[in-house]
Amino acid sequence: MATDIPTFATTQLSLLTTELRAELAETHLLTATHAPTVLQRAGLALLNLTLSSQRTGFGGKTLLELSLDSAVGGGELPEHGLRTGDIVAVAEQPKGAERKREREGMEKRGAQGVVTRVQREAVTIALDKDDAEGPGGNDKLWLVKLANDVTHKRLSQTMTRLQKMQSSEYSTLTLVLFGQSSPTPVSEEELSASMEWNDSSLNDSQQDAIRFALASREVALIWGPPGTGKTHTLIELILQLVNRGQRVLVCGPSNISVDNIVERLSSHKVPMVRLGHPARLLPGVLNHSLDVLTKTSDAAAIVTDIRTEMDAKQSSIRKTRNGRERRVIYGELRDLRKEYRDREDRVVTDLLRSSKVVLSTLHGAGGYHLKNEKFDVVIVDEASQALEAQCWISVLASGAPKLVLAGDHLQLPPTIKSLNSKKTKASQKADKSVTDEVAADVADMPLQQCDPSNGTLETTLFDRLLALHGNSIRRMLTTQYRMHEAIMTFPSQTLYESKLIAAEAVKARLLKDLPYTVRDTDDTREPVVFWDTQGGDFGEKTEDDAESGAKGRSSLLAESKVNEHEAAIVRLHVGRLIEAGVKPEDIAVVTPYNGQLALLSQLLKDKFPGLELGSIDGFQGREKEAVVVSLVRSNVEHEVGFLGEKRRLNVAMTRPKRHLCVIGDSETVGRGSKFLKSWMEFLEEHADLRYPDLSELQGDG
Ligand SMILES: Nc1ncnc2c1ncn2[C@@H]1O[C@H](COP(=O)(O)OP(=O)(O)OP(=O)(O)O)[C@@H](O)[C@H]1O
Repeated sequence: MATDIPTFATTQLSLLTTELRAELAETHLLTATHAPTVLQRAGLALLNLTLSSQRTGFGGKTLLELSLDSAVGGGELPEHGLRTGDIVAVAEQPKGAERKREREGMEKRGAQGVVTRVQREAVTIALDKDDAEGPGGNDKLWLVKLANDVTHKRLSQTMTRLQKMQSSEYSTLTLVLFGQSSPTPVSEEELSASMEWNDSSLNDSQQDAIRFALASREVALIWGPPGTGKTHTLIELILQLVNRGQRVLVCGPSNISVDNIVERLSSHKVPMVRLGHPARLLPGVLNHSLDVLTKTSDAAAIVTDIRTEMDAKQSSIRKTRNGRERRVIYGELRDLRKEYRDREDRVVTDLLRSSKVVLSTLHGAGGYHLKNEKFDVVIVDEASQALEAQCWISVLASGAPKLVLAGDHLQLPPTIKSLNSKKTKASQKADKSVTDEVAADVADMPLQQCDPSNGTLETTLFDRLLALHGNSIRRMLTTQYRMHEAIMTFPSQTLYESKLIAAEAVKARLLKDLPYTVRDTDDTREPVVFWDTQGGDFGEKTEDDAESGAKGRSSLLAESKVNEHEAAIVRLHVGRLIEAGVKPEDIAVVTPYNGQLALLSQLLKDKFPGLELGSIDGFQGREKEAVVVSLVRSNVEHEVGFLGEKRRLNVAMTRPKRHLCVIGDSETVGRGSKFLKSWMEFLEEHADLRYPDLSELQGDG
């Protein structure tokens, strides 16, 4: 059914505003009402930091590297949810009685910046203001994640543009994306045309997807289930497009998703440029960065010449006492600066023009660099992780008549705060106290009742197009190169139409076959193990947040659950794998609950250095030889909370290569949903079943 474009855009605008409010409310509420330690546990803050180095980064920004204070033992940072690109405030850590007052002022007083690098032992922040001083070297510091309204502004500008567009301005692509035109059918002839592949290893489903994307006129979806080589396929598609003389804009929701493509494309000698702040790019990608190229390419020499001249003039001002002479030099400097900017603009434009492939985040595509650029195709990787409005930034900026989306709508969509936050009085209060500028911005926007038929934020463009045009616009990649066949079977049958095939090289790989010595044990020869904790001895607990009490808590903290006995099984199982010779670095433990994650970290981090622990959501896109999943939920009410989301379970169960160990209460979990029921049944029938013995667990120190 066709969608009315202005109505759709209006709905999106109001949903985005609600989302911004929820995000601001949550951050404000949390930072205002919770102790720093609680914020740290929720993954929103890091405490006890010191400044380990300070330097000037690209664009003259001050970079602060923060690591754990040696007074608290230094070493690895605790688990946290900070990611490159997050906006944070850094300030002196509040002490004792000052705490509450200090926290409330954090956003105003602390220096603000962007996280540019996250390492095990340090986080690097680029301060926002060029001349920002930042904290002193001796201070004990903490940092807190802030709401990001910069992102919001660009999203709402894009949707406003779509809302105000005259119908005569709609491109055929836009009409197809809203179901007002049908996609041009692709002929069999085009699909079977002979091709010269750059990559001879492509499997049939990958080749089909590329042929289809090349032949499609307006839109093509490449559906890539876990481990099926989505990015691999996109690289070949990009090369094929460039060979056909087409100009391509390639985007992804995160810097890492884009860098991943730049890295793989760079061995192919395609003229390409990566937009984006160099401080946020992977080091290996920098020599394709527009900012860096502007300073280092041949053309950049003419810019550098002027820079030298300007520097000379500047120092001559300092030497001159004569007012008239000074004025003359100032005048010359002004002209030089203008000339400098003009030349730099030309260098940038030339670099962009000569690039057949331009890569940026979806957000970055909305910057001024692409204002006058035209592309033939826009490709979005990890499209099911992007908000629809984000995709529109790249569609409108590219002016391209054709869109290719790659993704998997059965893994987790982007996180939407406004869906989760039940408004409490406290959060409404926090809502009102948002900074004036943002508040004014929010107040300007229409907020009305949304008709769900006009879309929700959670519905990604990928989802919506599948619903709109069905399978005729998609091709699925079906050979997966990650999981043992037994690990793949359940997700394949229940989510991927039984179409997944395990590649020869991976289908029978077990831990005992790892390329280093691993003993053959009951655990290392099993691809799927299920520790069933049913029986009522493994009850969950709701995380006791003593400091703030239950009332003012945000959904994030309120939902936190722990299951101590399950944690003990995790320790037992991980211990056995390591004892058999599996390296801790090859094992990950994931769980849906932050509370459980904190408990597991306490229990396992020191005991098994190198072991990776994380939330399921944070592990999307990753893989490990062995993955242990602690499901946590175990209660007489059979409540499963957000385990009910099958896309989250899908992510959890499709991370391992050789060994999946699930720990959960089949009685509680099995009643959570149809999907959970069939998963529990599958595990009971096909996994190596274990029933834990409490006394044994308690004995295990
Ligand atoms: N045709 C192929 N032949 C052999 N190996 C392949 C092929 N296609 C992909 N792979 C391998 O499969 C793995 C996953 O590929 P890639 O990273 O491109 O997948 P992806 O779909 O982007 O990842 P994810 O599943 O995390 O989304 C890589 O190790 C890649 O080398």
